[in-house]
Amino acid sequence: MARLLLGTRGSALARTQSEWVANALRTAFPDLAVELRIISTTGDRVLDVALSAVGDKGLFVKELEQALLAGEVDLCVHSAKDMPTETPEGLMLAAFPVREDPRDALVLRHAGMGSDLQNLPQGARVGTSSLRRASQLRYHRPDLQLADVRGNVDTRLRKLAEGQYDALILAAAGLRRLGLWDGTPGATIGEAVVYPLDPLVMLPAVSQGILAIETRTADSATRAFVAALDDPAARAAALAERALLRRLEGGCQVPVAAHAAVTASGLRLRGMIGALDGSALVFAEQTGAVEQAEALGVAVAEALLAQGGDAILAAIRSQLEARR
Ligand SMILES: NCc1[nH]cc(CCC(=O)O)c1CC(=O)O
Repeated sequence: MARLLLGTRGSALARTQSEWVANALRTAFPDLAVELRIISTTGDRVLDVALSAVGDKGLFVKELEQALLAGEVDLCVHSAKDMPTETPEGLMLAAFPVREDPRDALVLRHAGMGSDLQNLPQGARVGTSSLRRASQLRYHRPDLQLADVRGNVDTRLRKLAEGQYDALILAAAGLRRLGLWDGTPGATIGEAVVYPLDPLVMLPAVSQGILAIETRTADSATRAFVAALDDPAARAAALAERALLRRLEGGCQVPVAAHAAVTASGLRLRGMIGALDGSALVFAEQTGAVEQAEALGVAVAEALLAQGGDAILAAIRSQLEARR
């Protein structure tokens, strides 16, 4: 009987996502044994430092990839949004299962504080450490006070309940996978109240809500198992959004957002580049063939650069350079 070792981070969300993949594999292949191996990552050990200060998206990923390359595990399950746009030699993102809710959610400390970005109380204190969320928040609501928040979803919700913030922006996917939210606008988590944000107002992170299953490129046996979980729409979205980010990034963390979806006319990709202070925001949208997802990502990235995104990114890079 074949047995697969699945490497995962130890957070509740990572374990929930990995259990979901393990169970989907067991259902597809009743004779297959799948065991989880918890691997602690640098990202988990430096939870007190703002991620934008640490500056490396690969923090949650590197140790998992080392275990995979060393043959200690056969596959790793990641939030695709945490994955760098380049995959190390010898490894591949072999499957993208069906996407969970891609939106961001506004989580209010208690009821009676509005239901959207537009009607939040003046000057409300909003917790987020994401440059992408901060840029769009400042663009739409320059009066809000933004504050860093780190830690796992449970830690963030505890800090909200303690009154350290009036509101948080969290990925709907994390809340839903953890069973904390069923997608209903205005549903509660303890005293807190959850409202989904319109993706045209708060464009999601590249690959938000998508899982990436990583394997060794040469391991055709494991690749064949995980291929059963691959979803063509999730794959096309991940490829388009990641190609957009790859064309834009050049090494440093940037306020970039993207969301692709399969529609009746093909793959529709929306992208955004925002200034850190919310003073400028460029947006582009194109529809292309599902089979040409990466070309679409590059095309939307180039449209963003041509519309002023290049100047926004140049300003951000010189600001970050000056801080070093
Ligand atoms: N930034 C960390 C992270 N990575 C993936 C998710 C949620 C799950 C997902 O987006 O797939 C989160 C939490 C959040 O942003 O609220």
